Amino acid sequence: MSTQFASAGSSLAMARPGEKKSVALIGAPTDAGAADRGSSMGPEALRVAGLREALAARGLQVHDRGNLNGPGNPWQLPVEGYRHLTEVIEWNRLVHDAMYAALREGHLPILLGGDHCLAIGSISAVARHCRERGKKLRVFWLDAHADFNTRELSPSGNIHGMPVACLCGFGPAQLSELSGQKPAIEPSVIRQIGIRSVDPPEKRFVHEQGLEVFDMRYIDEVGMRQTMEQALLGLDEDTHLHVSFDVDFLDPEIAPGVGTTIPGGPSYREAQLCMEMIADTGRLSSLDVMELNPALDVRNKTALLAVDLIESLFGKSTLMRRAVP
Ligand SMILES: NC(=[NH2+])NCCC[C@H](N)C(=O)O
Ligand SMILES: [Mn+2]
Ligand SMILES: [Mn+2]
Repeated sequence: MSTQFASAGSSLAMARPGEKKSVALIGAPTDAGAADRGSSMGPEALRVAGLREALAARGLQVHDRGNLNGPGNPWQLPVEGYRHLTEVIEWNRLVHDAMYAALREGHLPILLGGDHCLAIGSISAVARHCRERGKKLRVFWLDAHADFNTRELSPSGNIHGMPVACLCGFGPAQLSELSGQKPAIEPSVIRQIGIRSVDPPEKRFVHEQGLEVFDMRYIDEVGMRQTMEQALLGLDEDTHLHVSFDVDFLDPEIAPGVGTTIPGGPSYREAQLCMEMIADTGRLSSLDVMELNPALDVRNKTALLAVDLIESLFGKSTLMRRAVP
């Protein structure tokens, strides 16, 4: 694949020449879908780590929309296989509406989670937007987990382990039909990267549905560069690229501030390359930053790292780049 490098910050999707690309920050402070409390503090930790300033320094116009206001976490045990289903539905409705509105207004929306169950609302909104605009969609799911459980398969009942399945039409109607179309997306639009923890029944379902998964074994064998080249294959000017970044994608040695840490994740350099290669496509059009849990972090270092990686995702590079053959 011929790799084209963008000069810093010039080629974000939808930016017209001479126009500042605008980004909308949408905070969704809930941990209702998670196993641990605390990711509800994620949006503020990202702000404290300087997300707005970092994006502004990339030449973007930043609109911080503040936080959505949804129900509290009742902290109850699963009922009929789902934990906090009512709250998760309500939060996802709010997220869907906010993401959809931001896209319609021409912003590149960044969802600040919150736990990963919220990707249901976010990605259904993105999918709806793409359908209406006749755009192709590609979803990059950067995560230690496949998040492809259903009520029947889940070991926990936690809905943050189920968003990909819900989006593909396997889940309660109020979640899987959020944007009026079931399924919201086909498995073929998804590329999962960094995966290293999949529950045994979930594993069978991943294979059955034909998800394209670049697990850690694959990254170990071919390296991050070839992995990303594979995952980016087929992207063109008509593609809306959505990145769903679960911070537990990163190795817990560098990113301890998440609830479900799994050792053996991408290193700092590998994660940087992953983000840089996405930036180089110029197709990034929406983003989720999920599962950051300040209650488990050390001096906000995971939030600072996330901001650093987001800068790379938006085109920050050490030098002006020329293509490497
Ligand atoms: N977004 C996440 N952190 N997901 C973790 C899921 C863990 C486990 N597979 C479960 O279903 O409970
Ligand atoms: Mn995860
Ligand atoms: Mn996840």
